[in-house]
Amino acid sequence: MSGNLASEYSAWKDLQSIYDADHSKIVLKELFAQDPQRFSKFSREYASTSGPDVTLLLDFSKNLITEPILNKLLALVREAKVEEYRDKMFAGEHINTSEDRAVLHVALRNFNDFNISEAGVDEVSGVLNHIKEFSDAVRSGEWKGYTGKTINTIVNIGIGGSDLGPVMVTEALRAYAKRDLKAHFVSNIDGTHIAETLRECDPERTLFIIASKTFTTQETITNAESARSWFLATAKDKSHVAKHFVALSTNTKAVTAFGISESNMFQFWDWVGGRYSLWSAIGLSIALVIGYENFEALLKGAHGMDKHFKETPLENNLPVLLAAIGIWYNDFYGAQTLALLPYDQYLHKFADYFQQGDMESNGKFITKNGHRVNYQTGPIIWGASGTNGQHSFYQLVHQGTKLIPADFIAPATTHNPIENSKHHRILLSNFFAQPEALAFGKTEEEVRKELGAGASETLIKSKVFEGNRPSNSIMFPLLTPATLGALIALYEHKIFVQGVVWGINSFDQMGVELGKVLAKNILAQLGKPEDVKGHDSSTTGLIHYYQKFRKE
Ligand SMILES: O=P(O)(O)OC[C@H]1O[C@@H](O)[C@@H](O)[C@@H](O)[C@@H]1O
Repeated sequence: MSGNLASEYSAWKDLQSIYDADHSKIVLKELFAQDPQRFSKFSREYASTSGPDVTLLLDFSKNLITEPILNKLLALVREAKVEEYRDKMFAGEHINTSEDRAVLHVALRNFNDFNISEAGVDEVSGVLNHIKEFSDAVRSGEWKGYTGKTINTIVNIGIGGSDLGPVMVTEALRAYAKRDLKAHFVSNIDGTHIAETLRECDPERTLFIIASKTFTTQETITNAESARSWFLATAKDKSHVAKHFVALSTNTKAVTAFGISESNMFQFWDWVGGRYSLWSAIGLSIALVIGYENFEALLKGAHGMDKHFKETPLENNLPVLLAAIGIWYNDFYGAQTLALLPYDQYLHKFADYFQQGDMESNGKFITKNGHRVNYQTGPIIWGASGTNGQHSFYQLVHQGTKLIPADFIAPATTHNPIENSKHHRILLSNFFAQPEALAFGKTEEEVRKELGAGASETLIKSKVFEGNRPSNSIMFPLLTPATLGALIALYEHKIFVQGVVWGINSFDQMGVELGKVLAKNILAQLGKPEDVKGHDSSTTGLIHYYQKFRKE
């Protein structure tokens, strides 16, 4: 069962032997030269079989793999019983064992296709209707503020999973946005975040969306209370809160205690993990910005990928392939990170989003059975949109001493074909060129030839690109809501597959708790130097330094 140490699987041991014996012989330049069919063998096209049309191309040919290696990686996936665990997830079994919960973000975008029985699943369509009615009313101007004016600004107050998804998606689908409805996202407890945001808001025309699964998160509740005070400073009467504050939560009691009525609450369930919640009521701000129909298309696009993940044999299963290749680098090559590099300005928050998605899911050293792993688990996720990254950190990716696997992502066409798509052609030429340069580099002979006789040896050496640096390339026709849904679900399921292979619980987040508890304790000691107790000298020294400047 999952929870076993991955290193005990026979496929893992075989992969280690293959790596030890062969990895220095795996040279992309040679692999491509030997096999003209390499691209067709190591790429797959996904086409949705339900919902809106979505197609995606995954080219994984520029990876340090051969057919026997890929087969062995897939054997590992099989040996770890990923298919069994996938089916358990879709069936609503409580695979989040530490919290005894089902993991059913797939139920949020199911539209009665798969049969899933778990308390709350039959309420999903009701909440979607609520989102539809409410977002339609706000967008059409039917919903009025307390002075009878329409809403022109929304402020989503949430953090982590209650922020990053809506931020990323509303940015990604800005081409579909209602331009006269401004959207702000406040997450940080730093008062600067809410203060700067409120400066741009009119209390008569602003709707606050308090997004918190637990409705106990310190940052969110503090920001929400400050927003309410700011609002009441103008509106005066508490009954006006109902027109300007709604809540997205699983915690009805805390929501009503805050002063938001149940009718202004959008419900979700404990089987929706925070970092998998943009498909739930947490997506209300998305529906408000791009309209309910587009939000539904996002969900349906994700459902298409769910179906693909559930029904496609491993060798053609995109999330499985991405996961398997990631394991090869993470666990055998010792790569520490994965760069997500979308060549699409709209996707500029994509890496930020999957920083939580991947690192909070798979940043664990204890297996589900309580063993400490003796191998690497989740990679560090980072990245930026192309071509900006090229002018900052790509130097290290090309010529640094680290192996940095990267996923390049790009749409074939743009929503902004200005100058006859000249910009887009230049963007894509970079998207094609970078993986090529990483894979094939430039040899000393090539540099020598290029520089001509008399060039200094040092200059020649500095211009050599070793190449053999791996990447995946993902392309799709256009970044539509449905395509984005499929793309996000692709990565979600990739994370799932890796978590099962590593034997960890991808769906709890115990590691974020300690800091929260310590901060609460310290908050109570900030008043006077003599109250600062029980810390190491560094922490005590830092707090004492702060207390010298404390004004209030
Ligand atoms: O949505 P709430 O409950 O406010 O949580 C917000 C975030 O809190 C963090 O500490 C983590 O637990 C995240 O997974 C979560 O997304």
